[in-house]
Amino acid sequence: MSILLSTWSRNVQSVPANYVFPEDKRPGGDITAPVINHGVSEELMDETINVFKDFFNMPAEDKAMHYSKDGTTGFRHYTSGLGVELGYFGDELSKLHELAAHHYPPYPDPSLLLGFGGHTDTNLLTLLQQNMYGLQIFKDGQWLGVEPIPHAFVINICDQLEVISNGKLKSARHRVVMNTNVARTSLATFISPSLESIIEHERALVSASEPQLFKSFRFKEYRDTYIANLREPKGASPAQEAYKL
Ligand SMILES: O=C(O)CCC(=O)C(=O)O
Ligand SMILES: [Fe+2]
Repeated sequence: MSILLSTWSRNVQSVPANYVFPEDKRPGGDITAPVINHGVSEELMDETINVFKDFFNMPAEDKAMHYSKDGTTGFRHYTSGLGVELGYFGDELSKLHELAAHHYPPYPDPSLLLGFGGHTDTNLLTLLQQNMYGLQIFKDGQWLGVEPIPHAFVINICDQLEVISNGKLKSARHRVVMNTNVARTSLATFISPSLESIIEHERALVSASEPQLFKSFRFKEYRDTYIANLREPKGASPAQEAYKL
């Protein structure tokens, strides 16, 4: 059985010093939202976090039993909104399902670092479950907090949906800020096309007045471009920039 979870952080009790950004890259002061008076009872939050902890302590085989066989339900909304047929995003376009669990310990001065720097997701759609404040999205020139709603998923539109919709849906730029006193756990389920899928705009969404915005590409190629740009990101979504017409 392959190792499904990263183990490097098992013995890490606090944020390593080298996570603090150099001065010119720091997110700055006013980024933490209050984590009190948010209406979620402590009991419920404790129960929720314990479910996550129990889940990740389970053997991989047992965890696999909880995965849904149909990860495409969320696409119903987008197919009707875009005027494409139900099932358009089925099969190859949503074949790959990956789960990432993130744990963000508290940090005394959240203005010095970020839990996760600003980025867009390379996949098609992300389903995010968060137990605590920390997620922010970039909208109209500013970072806005996304307050957690218990048992709700935050659905992020990602790069491939922007390409397929020919820019009608925008890939959500987001980041994670740290909290002063509380740790945060989040679960992100990434729904992606199969690596060999050819990604291109839906033809009905391109016209003389709405020209094609992106070249077509193989999804694997896109991922490779993304990985190659990780160290020196240029632009808001470096991989997407590479395929702009
Ligand atoms: O922890 C979060 O809320 C977001 C994580 C994230 O953006 C990602 O895994 O791509
Ligand atoms: Fe993300």
